[in-house]
Amino acid sequence: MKSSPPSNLPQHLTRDWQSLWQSSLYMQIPVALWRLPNSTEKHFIAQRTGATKQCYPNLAELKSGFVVSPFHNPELQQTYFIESQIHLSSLRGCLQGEALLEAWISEINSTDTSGALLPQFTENQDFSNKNCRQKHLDLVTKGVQAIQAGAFEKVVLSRQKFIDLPENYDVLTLFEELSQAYPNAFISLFSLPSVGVWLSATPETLISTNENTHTFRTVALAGTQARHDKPLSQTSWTQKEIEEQALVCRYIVGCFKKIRLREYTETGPRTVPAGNLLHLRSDFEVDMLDTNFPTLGTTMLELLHPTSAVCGMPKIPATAFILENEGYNRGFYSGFLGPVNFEGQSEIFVHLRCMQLFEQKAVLYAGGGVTADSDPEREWQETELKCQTLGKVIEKTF
Ligand SMILES: C=C(O[C@H]1C=CC=C(C(=O)O)[C@@H]1O)C(=O)O
Repeated sequence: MKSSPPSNLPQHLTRDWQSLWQSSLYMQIPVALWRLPNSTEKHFIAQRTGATKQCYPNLAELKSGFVVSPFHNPELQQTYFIESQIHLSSLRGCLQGEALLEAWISEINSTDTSGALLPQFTENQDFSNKNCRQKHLDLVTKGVQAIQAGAFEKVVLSRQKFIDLPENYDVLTLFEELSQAYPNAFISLFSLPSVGVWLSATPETLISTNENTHTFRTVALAGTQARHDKPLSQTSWTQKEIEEQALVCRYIVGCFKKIRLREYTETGPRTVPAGNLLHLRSDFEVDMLDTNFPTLGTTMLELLHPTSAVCGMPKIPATAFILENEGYNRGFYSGFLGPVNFEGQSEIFVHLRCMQLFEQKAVLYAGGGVTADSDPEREWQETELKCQTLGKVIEKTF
């Protein structure tokens, strides 16, 4: 990706972001790139000094940076924080850390980073999609049986999909292509040394807070179908999908109740596009000043994650079922991530439609909400459709 020349920097700092990205892999520097929904501005931050922290994401205390959480993160203590020591904007140039940036660039000029490598794939030696379908059908069947036996009402069950990529494929080109293909998604790429490199185009806000307007927002997203050409208002949803999404709303309202927050607005559900898919979405908004709840962002982050859109209802038995039965580690899929404390705003998203990147390979992740009426074959098809959000862009790019 080529950034626009920063207006306030000398020419030698206007080189494209490619060399910074390449060097961050080579020099093990934590970095994050993102583009917010419906925005054209891209951001690049790097933490040039100090170890990456794992900490409780208290928005009132954190500096500007990027949080990344795995799915399984009891009490949120395992959340990674990439501190913004250097901040570049594709539209506004270097917003922070000019001296650090200059020093980094002179280091790049004197280092050969051409051998910079993405992590090697080692976790699963045979890297194959063999038996994937059958395994997912069995998993969903087991989930439906557990629901029918009364263990829980809903569980979100997921899988991985392995994809081969060309040698030395360009990660930033993929980031750019995703940004163009999905204007209303949150596009992000992060690299945490010895943890991994992940790229995603997620449609789901987890929490959004704005200190300037005192607003807190969250959404309930669920129900999936392939996108059609008709007007969105002509979309029909099955009873199963309507109930699935209503459960996510109920979960959010339950979180508000736990903290005795009654003044919120709820709009929807309405049909929203998400790349090649359509979902049902309800929007919730709270005025943090009127409700005298300045720390609502952190409180709700802790209460909401993992929401019923990625875990299930009730949360505890659904989590236990996922951890016992999915048969793989979700890692950062269905965790949360996003920029915090930039110009008074924090925008944290549920990490969906994501993939982990390796040398010549990617691992895609997708899941779906399972209820008493779920049909295993349809659930499998739904995960295939969800993988297509990234899959289509990969095919087009390489
Ligand atoms: C769990 C995923 O999607 C969630 C968000 C929207 C719709 C969903 C569904 O229809 O099941 C899921 O709850 C995923 O994309 O992997």
